[in-house]
Amino acid sequence: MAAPASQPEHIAFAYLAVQKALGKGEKTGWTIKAQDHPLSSALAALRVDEVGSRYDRTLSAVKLVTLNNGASLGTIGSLKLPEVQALAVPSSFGKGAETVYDESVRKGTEVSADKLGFALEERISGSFTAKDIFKNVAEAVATALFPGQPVKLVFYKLAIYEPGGHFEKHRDTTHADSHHGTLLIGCTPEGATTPWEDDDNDDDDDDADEGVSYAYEGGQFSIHHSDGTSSKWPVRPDSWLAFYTDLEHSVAPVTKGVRLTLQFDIYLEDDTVERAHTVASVPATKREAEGKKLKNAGDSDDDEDDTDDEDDSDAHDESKLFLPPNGGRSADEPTVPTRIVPDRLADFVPKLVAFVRSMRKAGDDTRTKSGQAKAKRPRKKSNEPRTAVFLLHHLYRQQSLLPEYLKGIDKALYEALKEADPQLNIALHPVYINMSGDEYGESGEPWSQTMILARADASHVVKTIPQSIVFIRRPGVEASLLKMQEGAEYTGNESMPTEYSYFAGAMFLWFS
Ligand SMILES: O=C(O)CCC(=O)C(=O)O
Ligand SMILES: [Fe+2]
Repeated sequence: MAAPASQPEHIAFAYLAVQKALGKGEKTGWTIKAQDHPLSSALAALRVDEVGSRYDRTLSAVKLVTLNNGASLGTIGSLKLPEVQALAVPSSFGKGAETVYDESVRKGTEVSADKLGFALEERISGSFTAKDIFKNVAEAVATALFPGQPVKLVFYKLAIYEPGGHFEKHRDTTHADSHHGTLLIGCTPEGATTPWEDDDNDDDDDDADEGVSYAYEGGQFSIHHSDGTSSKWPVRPDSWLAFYTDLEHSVAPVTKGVRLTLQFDIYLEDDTVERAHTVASVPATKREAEGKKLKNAGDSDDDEDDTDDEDDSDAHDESKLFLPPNGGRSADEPTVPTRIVPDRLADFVPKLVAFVRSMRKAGDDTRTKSGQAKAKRPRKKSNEPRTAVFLLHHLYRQQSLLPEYLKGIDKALYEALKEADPQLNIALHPVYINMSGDEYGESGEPWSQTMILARADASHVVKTIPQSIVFIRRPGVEASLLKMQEGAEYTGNESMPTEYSYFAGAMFLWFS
């Protein structure tokens, strides 16, 4: 199916057009009932961390070089600014189906990965090379955000923000179906002082005081969570910061100096797929520790730390320290959700499975009755719901909506459901939530909605799902989704054509 070529509107409209074209007789969606399902609030309460960050002082020493002649550009902790600036071009971004340049949304320049790279094989300390350091980062990224999944770090660009430079709230453009995260490492220009070098108890605040000349001021990096909260994170040369690509984030205007950031794409794939500019690749690991964690529900929060310790190299002791959310800033800043809530998950999953099973029973009973009555009157199709559905927490490309690419709480939930009952059917499909009738109820909350399969083969797929459905609402996710569907959204460097756009995903559950 072709995207409406020059239309900046959300591509969901393309699907709505297709739905119409398919004819009114074809059912490709479901009405969502206004009232909350009893399991809704427990579902909404399930959260895991969406951002990972860790100190790794060895990063500062990694050397950068130009790719055309291997000339030195200094290190992450001491970058040759004029040489780097000479390679930079203005940064574009995506607006719906278009790639645009607009300084009101994004003002900055960048050096792409085909001009600049790392001296990966060069020794940094002892026998350690940059390659080893990036490998440690990849392992730690897997532990923090993609447990059990293979992780590949691919250098994408170096971004430069000078005074006035900024990037409004956006999600990152994905570059492949397997691309699910972004990793950032800040750079310091040669000779510059950074706020965190100045004070061990630094608060990542950019206020210049005591006459210190910092590399830059302003430029605060924020993550905007789907529940409306946001968290502030330091981007610096002695730590890395990673997050899921569909998480909205922004860079506040730089007020002074130059802010430099290395950006890497995180792919969930191993060495069998080759990619230019790969700096590290680690294979999938067993998820035993994670499984244990779910079973020991509610035991203690220490489980998580144990897992981290196992995964860390002894040579990088300081990398065991997680940066506190908000860079240790004031208590009134909202904090990001903590890693996993195994007790909540372990409590929720059996309830959900029991609910889906109870629907099957009810459906069976009705069918038996109508079967017995068959001789007397025409067989009535059961209207009893058989399938439970809920929206995934994260957004996915249509082709990415596969078990191996699920992220965060979506992945944890999927695996816990699989484990809870192997007989349970689980289907994942991209969907579009369509407002129908009055868009907003009295409370201002959208309530009159239809969920439509956002697939070219929707009318075929819908037949594979037992009718009818019970929609378990996730109000926060729905609200942020509807907001996103209202108009063109901004994405990283490029536009995302129809087939690569972010879509809501829904998980359908039923027993055969
Ligand atoms: O420079 C940063 O800290 C992040 C910039 C960003 O979000 C992007 O370029 O997509
Ligand atoms: Fe970004």
